[in-house]
Amino acid sequence: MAPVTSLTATVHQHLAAALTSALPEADGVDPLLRRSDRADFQANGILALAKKAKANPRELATQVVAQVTTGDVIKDIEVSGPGFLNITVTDRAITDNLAARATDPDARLGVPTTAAPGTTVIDYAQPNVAKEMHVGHLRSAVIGDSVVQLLEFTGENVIRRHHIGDWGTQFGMLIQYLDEHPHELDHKDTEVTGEEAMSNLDRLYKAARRLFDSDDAFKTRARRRVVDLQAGDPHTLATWQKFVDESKIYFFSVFEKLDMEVRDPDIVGESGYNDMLAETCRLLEESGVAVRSEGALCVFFDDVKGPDGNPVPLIVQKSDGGYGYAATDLSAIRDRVFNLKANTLLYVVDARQSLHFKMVFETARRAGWLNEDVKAHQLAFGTVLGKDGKPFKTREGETVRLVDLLDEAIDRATAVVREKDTQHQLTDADITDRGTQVGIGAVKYADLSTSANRDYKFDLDQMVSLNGDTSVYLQYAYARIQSILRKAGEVRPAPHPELALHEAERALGLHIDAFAETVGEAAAEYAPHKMAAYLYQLASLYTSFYDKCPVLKAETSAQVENRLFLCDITARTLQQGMALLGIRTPERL
Ligand SMILES: NC(=[NH2+])NCCC[C@H](N)C(=O)O
Repeated sequence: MAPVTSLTATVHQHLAAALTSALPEADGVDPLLRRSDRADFQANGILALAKKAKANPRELATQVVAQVTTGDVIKDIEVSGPGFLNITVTDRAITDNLAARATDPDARLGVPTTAAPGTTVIDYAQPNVAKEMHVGHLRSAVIGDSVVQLLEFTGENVIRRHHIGDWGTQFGMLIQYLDEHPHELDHKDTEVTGEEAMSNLDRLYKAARRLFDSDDAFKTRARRRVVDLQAGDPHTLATWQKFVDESKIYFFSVFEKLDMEVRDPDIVGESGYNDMLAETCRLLEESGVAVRSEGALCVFFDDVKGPDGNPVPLIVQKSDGGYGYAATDLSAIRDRVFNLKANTLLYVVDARQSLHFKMVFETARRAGWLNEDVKAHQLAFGTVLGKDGKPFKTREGETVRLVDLLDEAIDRATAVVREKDTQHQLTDADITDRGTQVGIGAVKYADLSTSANRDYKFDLDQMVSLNGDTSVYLQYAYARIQSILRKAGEVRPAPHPELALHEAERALGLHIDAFAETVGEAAAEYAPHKMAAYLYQLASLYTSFYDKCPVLKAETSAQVENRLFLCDITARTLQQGMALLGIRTPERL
């Protein structure tokens, strides 16, 4: 089906045409149409245009108004102030527009897909092997997952890459230890849970570290193991693989708890680029992008200097021949650009790595791997803070384990659901189920509703609050609508474009009309918080509609059907919007 033309777009077209008739040289000029409190829309573009054409703005505005035909869509247009236009659309146009969205056979609510989709490789949810996941990993996963949903919904071809930390010197120690204690990761017949997997890894890591620090002979053997690993010795690789597999059990359990799809083939860790590292270095050195400096292969930047004023290079290869994080990322760029044919490389990574990415991207541009047609962008996110506004730590000063946090969120949310169930209609299983959806939703929403680059406070009390800008509030709005629709029984929602609308119905309808544009904006700007803000407003407008307009007790049966229809399309828009944030909307709460 053709996408539904939004009312904003229709009014925009009318105005642009009127502008061109009134002032032919204005062809293609933006009338700057905005939603407005005074009327449905306001156009602010006449002022600047009049100034340019040396015309009187009010006169020009009056001429434009004369060119607009009112009727089916535009009910009223008038000049206000020095030359603004206030535009009101007809009630019929609002209902017709919603009806078209509701009947979209692709169930996309009339949201268009891009005509010329590109390929975006998105690098997100990238924890490290044999290490605990922390809140920083949560942000990358949650923001990344929402951006994936948003981009895919607009029709972009999205390739996911989980660039896990599975390579590097510490693995020498781990592998050597496991090799000398071969049964420490053996599993009996039972399936291993994520928690067991993590505690196995943790125990092993600590034991290996103890031996490494106390036994020089072990230290030497461990160091040799790194070389074997990077050289691809099969036996070493096999032991290493055990660590990766054990870690994946743990990662998958966390992602599952987060209600997030992560597929095994999309996990391409640092090790996945090992075969490319030497070639990457050769290309950079031969093209002169990188130079040898004290044995290391380095890239220099005019604007990157240390506190002493000396340049700080990006080190692609260390003087001992080892490759680090930068060489891997540069190789990954080559893979994503030349093999995966990406047009956009997106990295959802902590802002503390911004300098790294700045240098890596600039190096890739100098090498010609990135250019006007292939762009890279770091979607940098801020730090998660505790209630006290300081970086989130346990009372003992340790980084907080992600799993503990999620469990606590689920516990609190479950308590809220239980408390709300005053009539005791829910079984214990129901309560746990919903508590989980509410708790995980709360954590995701708190993260997504602030713009990614800002730090945010992890405040569980606020997150599961029923009032205010929280996912629970949105989930309740959705569940309440479902309960009304159930109560309506045989009476089905149906649009009645002939009906006059209440002010609150119009406001709600016009906001639903803006859904498609919000999706487009949030996707183009990688800004899930814009979707969150939209949904919060949607729920608020719904609440005021519901307060002012009786639904099941409306005066006529046509009005009952039309209001049920408004309820239904609101619910579907909420549900779709929440899905784009990766958050569930239970049918009952
Ligand atoms: N391509 C990348 N460097 N992605 C980010 C990886 C994040 C890294 N594993 C960390 O935990 O900090």
